Parts: sequence; structure tokens; C-alpha cells
Amino acid sequence: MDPSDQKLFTVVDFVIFGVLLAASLGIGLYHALSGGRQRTTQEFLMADRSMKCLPVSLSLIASFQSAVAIIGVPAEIYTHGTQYWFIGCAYILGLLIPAHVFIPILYRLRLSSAYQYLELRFSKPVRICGTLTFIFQMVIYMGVCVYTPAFALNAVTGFELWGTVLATGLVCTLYTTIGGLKAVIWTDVFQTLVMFAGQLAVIVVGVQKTGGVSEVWRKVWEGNRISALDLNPDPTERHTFWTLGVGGVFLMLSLYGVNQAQVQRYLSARTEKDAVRSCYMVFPSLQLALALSCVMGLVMFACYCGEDHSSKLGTASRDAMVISFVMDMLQGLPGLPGLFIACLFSAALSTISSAFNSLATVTMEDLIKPHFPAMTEARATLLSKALAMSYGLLCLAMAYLTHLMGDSVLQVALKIFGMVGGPILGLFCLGIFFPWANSTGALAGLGAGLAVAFWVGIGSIVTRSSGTKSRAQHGVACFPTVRFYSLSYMWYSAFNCSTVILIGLIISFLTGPMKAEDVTPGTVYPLLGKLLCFLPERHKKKLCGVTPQVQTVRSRAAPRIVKLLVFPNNFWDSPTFLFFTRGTSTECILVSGVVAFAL
Ligand SMILES: O=C(O)CCCC[C@@H]1SC[C@@H]2NC(=O)N[C@@H]21
Ligand code: NA
Repeated sequence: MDPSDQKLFTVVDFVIFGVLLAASLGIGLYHALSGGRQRTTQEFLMADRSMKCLPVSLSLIASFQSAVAIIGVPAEIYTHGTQYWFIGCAYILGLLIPAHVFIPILYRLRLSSAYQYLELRFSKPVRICGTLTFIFQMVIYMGVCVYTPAFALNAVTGFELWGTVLATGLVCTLYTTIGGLKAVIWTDVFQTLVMFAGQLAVIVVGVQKTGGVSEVWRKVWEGNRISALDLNPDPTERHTFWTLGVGGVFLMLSLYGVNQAQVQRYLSARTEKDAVRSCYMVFPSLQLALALSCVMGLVMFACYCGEDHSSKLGTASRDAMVISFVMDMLQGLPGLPGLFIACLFSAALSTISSAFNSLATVTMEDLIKPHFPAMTEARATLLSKALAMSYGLLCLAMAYLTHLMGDSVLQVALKIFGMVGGPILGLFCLGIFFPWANSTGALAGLGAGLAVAFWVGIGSIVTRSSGTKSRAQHGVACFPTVRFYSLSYMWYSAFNCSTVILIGLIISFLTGPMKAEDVTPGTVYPLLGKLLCFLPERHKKKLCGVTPQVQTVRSRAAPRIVKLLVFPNNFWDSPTFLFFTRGTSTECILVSGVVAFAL
């Protein structure tokens, strides 16, 4: 379909796209001129910790649901079938663990940056390394998010590529810089609704034009695009229930548990209960978002029946093909192409604004403020705005880098999360679940995790095998290393997280494990108490002692049998052990469930 030979966009479409940009700017302006007028970092970066759970939950969705998902998931379903849909199973534990482990710890510490936790639990160098790793991850991810919609549009509609990148980047930088986190959250709410509307429109029109639901179902069934549960345990198998359902949990934890963009939203909630509730509310909306993008891929398959369009659209044709499918469906329906473009850019803007704002926050809180304690509030807020602006410009540069990656955008994004988000998740898990871990171990673990992550990640790109069906397709000999490189990219988060924890513990024990009394109260999760929660209260009380506040350590003689079993004497009286055993029934059930599932 040659863009010039048919009017793709009527005036109505441009108006709708214009309304999206104007509305986003309007919300930014409103929050710049209302409330405290963004005069303090508490307001600019933390929204005065006044947000209710509904806007927070919609904003949590928007942060990691960008044009990559809107375009990449339908392309994935079109090409490989609905196996990817099983990632929805990872949303259960992927949101329950943040709600009951990460949020309580991070919220009660009253942090602004998630990485302040690393200094409280370990040391300042660990915090700096965590912050720099996060910045690296988000800057690259931002580039992919800005580039994806512009590239796809340009490939199909001749939309001026860099003009679109510039327009998106500037609008986003502007409302993020003037309106702060409040503007980012409320534009996220608006943009998430536009995102759902756009995808729904394409599905409704697509089904109607392909002959109705039963016709679509028949075609996708015959085209065997409905994947059965694939329980193949082979870790090099790209998408199976295990890589998506289990590997996906680690991916979700790295995003919804410890990623600053999401943690900042939890911390901006009025109360801890609001933060936990917003995490629960993410679940249905995330399932809806996943369902919409998967169904869109199925409708696209029913419409094209697997014809190959790569001749027309060049290299990453699958991604661009989604846009050409949408334009095929929506042309001649004034306003709908504009709605979908608005949907695409809503997805991009809501993710990029979250990235700008979280990057500005951690740079301010973790890298600048500690060196300039005397900095005035006004100057700090001004500097935060300047940071948001500069990250905006940096992101445009990163968009160009994406130009060179070539992989399907969904795979690029998920690899970034696995390679960089996985080690950060490992760092937090090491601190939260292993009180013996010390900062030397943490630094060594993070270093090892990142080294392994890049070794496997880059290796897979070089050997073009990140979870392919068989090495034979690539004609490379089946040496163990290639098998190592062929690890499915969906295992990167779990693999790298485990590497950090393993190396971290080994180095910690070699350099002298942390003494329980040296662990900052409130920075470890009482895992043991949860595991033993099935014990009757009196046994548990005897075994774990009363569950006092960690600070006041009362010596509790553990029963002889247990004493002899596992721990040296002083451990039973230590704050960590006692702290370990504090816990409510919900969390007990959750943790035993996790352990049972893992076993
Ligand atoms: O859309 C993006 O920008 C990134 C791709 C999806 C990221 C992960 S996949 C699991 C979870 N569900 C989402 O909608 N986003 C995250
Ligand atoms: Na988004």
C-alpha cells in the first residue's frame, strides 16, 4: 500500500492527535499552576505523597505499557501464536510479592528514591551503583520507546520520522518539566484510557471487516495460532509456560517491585494501604492490556492469514506490519486512524514521562543532594526540572541508537529489562531476604550479575540465538557456549537475579557475614516467620519468640531441638531472627505459596 495513493489521514485524524498532545500539555500546565505550583521537590518528585490508589494504579500500568507492547505484542502473536499470553500467569506473583514484600519495606522507610534503601541496608557505594545501573537501563529503554512509534508510522504512512520523534520528545519533556509527578500520573491516567480505546477500536473494526468473531476464530484456529500450554522444560525454548510464567515473575518483580518509576508511584500514595491497593488494582488492567494486544494480533492474523508482507516493509517488518494492518482496517473511517495514532503516542508518552521523572528523581536524590545538603528547596526543584529536560534531550539521542538494533522491539525491551533490571532485582532481594549479606557481597554480586548478563545478552545477539528453536537453523555447531547463549531471553531476569544473590552470598560469607545487630531495622523481610507460619501460635511464639519491634531485642530461649539444628546461639536472640518472625497470616500464606511453587 503506497501511502501517497490514498488519503490516510483526514483533518479529523490530525485534530484527534492534536487533542492528545494538547490535553497532555494542559494537564501539565494545570499542575504547574495549581497546588503548590511545583515549588518543592516533595511536590515535583513525590506529588506531595497525596495520590489516591486509582490514578496510581492506572499510572503504574502506563509506565511499562508503551508503543512497544501496542505494536510488539500483536506482531508476536501474529508470528508465533498466543504462547506469549501465558505471561499473564506471571502477573499474579509478579504483583502479589511487590504488594506484600517490597511496598511495605520501601514505604515504611519513607524513601524518595528506591536506591536509598541500598544505602540503609548496605552502604553508599552500593546505592550509587544501583542508581547508575537504573539510569543506564531507563535511558536505553526510553530510546526504544520514543523510536518505536515514530519508526512504525514512518514505515507505513510516510510520517516524518525525526519530526515525530522530536514532537513526542518535546511535548513530553515540557509537561514533565513543568508539572512534575502529579502531571505525569494524571497524564498517564488519560493516556491509558486513550490506549485502551485505540486498541479496542482496531479490534472491533478488524473483527467486523474479517467477517465476525466466529470467522476470526476459525481462521486463527486453522492457522494454529492458538498455542496450547507448552510445558517443555528446555530453557532455550523461546516461549514456554516456564519461560513466561516463571521467568516472567522475575521480569515483573524487576519492574513492579524495585524499578524507581513504579516505586515512586507507590511512595506517592497517601497511605501504605493505598499503595498496596493500587498494586492489586494493576492486575485486572494489566490483564486487559495484555488481552487487547493479543486479540489484536489474532485479528491481524485472521485478516492476513499469515501472508508475508516483509517484501513491502523491510527488516523489522512484523512491527511495521501492525501499523499497516491498522491503517488497512481504519482507512475511510474518519477519526479512527487519528485515534490509533493517539493511542500509540499515549503509550509512548506515558512511558517516557515516567522515565524522565524517575531519572530526574534518582539523579537528584541519589547523586546530587547527598553532596549538596545545604542546597535550598527552590534551587533543588529548579535543578530537578533541568534534569528532566536534559534526560528528554538525551532520550532523543538514544532513539537513534535504537535505529541500529534491528530486533523486534518487544524482544529488545524485554532483553533490556532482563539484562539490567534482573541484576538490580537481585541486589534488592539479596538485601531484603538475606540479612547476612554485606555491602562487599552486594557490590560483587551486582558486578557479577551485570557481567554475566551482558556476556549472555551480547553473546546471543552475536550468535543470533536468544531462545531459538534449534541451533541448526543458524548452522552453528552445538557447542555448550552456544547453548549457553541460546538461553531464552525470558530467563534473563531470573538468571541474572540468581547470579547476583549467589555471588553476593558467597562473597558476604567469605568477607564475614553481616552481624544481625548491624542490620538497619526495617530493611529485611521476616522470611522465616512466614515460612513457619503454619505452626500453631504457641509453637511459633516458642520457636520465634514474641514478635517485638526489631529495635528492642528480648532474649528468647529457642527450644533446644531447633537450637541444635540450625543456628548458633546468639542468632536466636538477634534482632534479625526476631524481626524475621514478625508477620501476618496473609503474608505467611503468600510466602509458603511461593516456596511451595518454587519447590
Ligand atoms: O511495553 C513496553 O514498553 C515493554 C514491553 C512489556 C514490558 C513488560 S511485559 C510484562 C509487563 N506487562 C506489561 O504490559 N508491561 C510489562
Ligand atoms: Na506507556
